[in-house]
Amino acid sequence: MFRYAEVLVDVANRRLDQSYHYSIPDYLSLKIGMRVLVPLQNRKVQGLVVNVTDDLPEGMEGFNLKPVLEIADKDSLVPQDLIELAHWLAQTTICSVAQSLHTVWPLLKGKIEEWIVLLASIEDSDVQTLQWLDVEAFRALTVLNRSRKKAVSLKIFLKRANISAGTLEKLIKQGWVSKEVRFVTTGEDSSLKQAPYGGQNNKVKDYGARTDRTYELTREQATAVRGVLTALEEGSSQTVLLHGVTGSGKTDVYRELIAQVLAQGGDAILLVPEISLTSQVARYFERQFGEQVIILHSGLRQREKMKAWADILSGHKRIVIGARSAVFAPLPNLRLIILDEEHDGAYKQDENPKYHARDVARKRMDLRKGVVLLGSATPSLEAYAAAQSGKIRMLTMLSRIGKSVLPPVEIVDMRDELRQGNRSIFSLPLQQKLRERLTRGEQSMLFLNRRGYSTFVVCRECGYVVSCSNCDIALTYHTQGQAMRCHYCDHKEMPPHTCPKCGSRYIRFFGQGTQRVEEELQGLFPEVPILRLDYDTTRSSEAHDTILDKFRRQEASILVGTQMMAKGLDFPNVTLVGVIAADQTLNMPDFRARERTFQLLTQVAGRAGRSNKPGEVVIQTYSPQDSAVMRAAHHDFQGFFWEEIRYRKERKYPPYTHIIRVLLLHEKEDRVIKGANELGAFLQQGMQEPKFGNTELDVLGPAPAVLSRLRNQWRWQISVKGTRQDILRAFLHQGVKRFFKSPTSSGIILNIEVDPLSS
Ligand SMILES: Nc1ncnc2c1ncn2[C@@H]1O[C@H](COP(=O)(O)OP(=O)(O)OP(=O)(O)O)[C@@H](O)[C@H]1O
Ligand SMILES: [Zn+2]
Ligand SMILES: [Zn+2]
Repeated sequence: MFRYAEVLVDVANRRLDQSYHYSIPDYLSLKIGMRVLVPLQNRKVQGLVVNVTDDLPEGMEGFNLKPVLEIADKDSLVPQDLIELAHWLAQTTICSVAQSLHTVWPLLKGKIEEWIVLLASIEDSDVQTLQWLDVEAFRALTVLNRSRKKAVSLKIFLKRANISAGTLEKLIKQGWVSKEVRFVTTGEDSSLKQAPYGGQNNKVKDYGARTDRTYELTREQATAVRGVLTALEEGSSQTVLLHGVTGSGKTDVYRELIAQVLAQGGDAILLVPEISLTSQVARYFERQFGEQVIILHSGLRQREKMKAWADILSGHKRIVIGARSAVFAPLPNLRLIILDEEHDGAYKQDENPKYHARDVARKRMDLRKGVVLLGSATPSLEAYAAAQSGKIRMLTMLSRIGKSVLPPVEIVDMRDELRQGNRSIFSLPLQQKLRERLTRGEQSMLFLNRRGYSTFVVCRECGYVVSCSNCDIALTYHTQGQAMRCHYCDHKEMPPHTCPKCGSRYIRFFGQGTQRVEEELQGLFPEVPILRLDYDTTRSSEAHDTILDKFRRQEASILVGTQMMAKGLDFPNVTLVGVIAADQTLNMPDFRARERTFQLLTQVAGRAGRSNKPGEVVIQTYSPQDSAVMRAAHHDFQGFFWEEIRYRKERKYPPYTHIIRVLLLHEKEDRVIKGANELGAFLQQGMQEPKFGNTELDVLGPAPAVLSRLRNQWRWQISVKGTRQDILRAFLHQGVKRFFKSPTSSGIILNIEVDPLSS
C-alpha cells in the first residue's frame, strides 16, 4: 500500500490547476487513474490520482498532509500511458494539465456527488417492520424504491422525500439506506442539441455503397503494405509516410494493414480530417471488419461516448475511425495509428490544448512502440522533409489504380477573360467544358475556397497582388480604416488607385461566396440540377452525407462546394473539376499559402477521372505563372517541395524554425493595443538577456490578427520565431510572466499557440 497520492485537482481556477499531495488513509486502496474527493482550501474538490508513492518529493518530507477523502471509482479509470500523454500534452501545447486531461479523457466532465442507496428490499419487508417507521421515513423509502436503480442523489432525495436530516440519519443507522460517493457525468443537457454531423449515433450506416471489393492489391499497394508491416515488426516506435497520388488506392492499403494488425492481436486507429468523412470511411471498413469498427468524434453525445469508451476498453471495438480527437481512443493494444490526408489543417485543434493529431499519434506510439502511418497525395512539408532527411521511412505509390490516370489540367488566365470582355465568374473554357459534360451525361465539381475570409487586393488586368515588403505575405484589406495591413509585422498601406505594376485602374478587393457561384451557374444552365456543399448547406446533421449521396446517385449534374469536397471523395462519374479562383488560397495572409494552394489544387484535381472515364481539370486564376499553381497543374509534388523548402529556409519559416504565436484579446481596442505593445516590449527586452542573447530569436509584431475583431473582442498578435522550441518556449514564458505582473495585462486574455498552422 502506498502512502501518498499526487492528485490533479479539477477546478476552473487556473492558478490551482496543478497537482497536490495527500496522504492515503489505510482504508482506501488507491490506484493511479482513479477519481477522488480531496480537501482544498476549506472545500471538497474532485481530482484524478496521477501518481502514488511511498515517499514525498524532496523538500516536502515531514509535511503534515491532509488525507484523501473518498474514492469515486472501483478501479483505475484512466490508463497510465494516457495520464503520461496528458502531461506531455500540457507541456508541449502550453496549457493546463487539467485541460489536457479532459481532452485525453473526455469523460472526466462531471462531479462527485453523495447518493442515497436503498439497501433493504421494501417489497419483502414485513408489514410489522414497516409500520414501525414513522410516516416521514416511510415516505422517504417509497421515493427511493420508485427510483429506477433504487438510488438518488442526496440533494434530490432530501428535496423529494421532504425529510429531515435526523430522519435520514436514522434510516442509515438502521441499515435501510446507505450514503455513497458517486461520479455523475455532466453534459447530458448539451446532448439535446443536435451535433453537427451524424451526432445522433456512431453506428456505421449503409448509404447504398459501391459494390464489394473483388480485387487483389496492386503491386504498389502490396509493397506499401509490406513496408509498414516491416516497421511494425521492428517493434520500435516509428513514423512512416505513405505518399500515394490521388486515386492510388491508399484506403485499401490501410484496410489490409489493419487486417494484419488485428490478426496479430493489435488494435488500430484510422483518422480522417473531418467528422463529415467518418461515416463514408467507416462504412467501407465495416464491410470487412463488421462490429469491431467504431466511429469516434467530438460530436458524439456524452452517453454515446461513455458507451464507446466502455466498448473500446473491453476489447469489443478494435478499430476506431474518427476525426482528430479519436487519436486519444483508449484501445488497450494499440499498435497502429493512421492519419489519412495527413497534410490537412483540420488535424490541428484551434482551442486549448492546441495540439496536432500527428504529434499526439507519434507520442502515443512512442509510449507503445507502435507505428504512425501518414498517408497523403500531398504530404505536409514537414513530413516530406522528415522523410527526405531519413528521419522517417517513406513509401510511394506513383500511379492510379487500373487504367485511370491523373487528369490533364488547364490553367485559365482570368486576366485574358477580362480582356475578351467576359466578366462572368466562369471563364469561356470552363463554360464550354461544363456544357460538354452535360451533353455526355457526366458530372462536374466546382470548387471555391471559403477559408480565405480575408480580402486581398488584386489587379484584374495584370494579376498583381499587393503584398508586404517585409514578410512577402499578401496584405489584407480592412474596411475599417480602409487600409491594407500585414498580419505579421503590422506594415500599413493605403490601397492603390491604380496598379503599381501596370497602371491599370481595375483594382479589385477579392472575395466570393459559393452561393453566388451557384446562382450564376444556375443562370447559365437554368434546367440543370445543381447541388451545393458548404458550411451553410451542411449545418444540419446528416446533410453532408445526404448531399453527397444524391450526387453519387447522379441526381445532380454539378456539385458546387468548398474544401469540404476536396478530400477523399471517390465519384466515378465525375470527369470535370473546375477551380473557380486559385487566388483565394494563394493570397491568404499566411506563409503556408503556397503549400495550401498546391495541396488543395492537387486534391481537388484528384477528384476527376477516377474510374475508366478520363477526367479534366480547369483552374481559373489571376496568377497563371505562380509556381504553386503550375506545379499542381503538372502533378509535380517533388518540384514543388524542393522549391518551397528552399523558400522557407531563406525566409526562416517552419520547418526551419518554430513559431509561437500569442493572441491578445480584449473588448476594448485601446486596451488590447496597449497590452500587445507592452508584451512586445517585454519580449524585446528579453532578447537582450545573456541567456537568450545569442540564440536566434525573432519577435514579429505586435499586429492585428487576421480576424481583428471576433465575438466582440479585439484581437492582436505577436509571433516569436526561433530554431529551438525549448528555448522559444522558455523565452515566451518569461515574457508572459512579466506581462501578467503588470497592471496593463488586467482583463486581457492570452491565447498561446505553438507552431500555428494559419495566421
Ligand atoms: N487493388 C485495387 N484494384 C482495383 N481497384 C482498387 C484497388 N485498390 C483500390 N481500388 C479502387 O480505387 C479507387 C481509389 O482508391 P482510394 O479512394 O483508396 O484512393 P486514394 O489513394 O485514397 O485517393 P485520394 O488520395 O484521392 O483519396 C477506389 O474506388 C478503390 O475502390
Ligand atoms: Zn496591374
Ligand atoms: Zn509584414
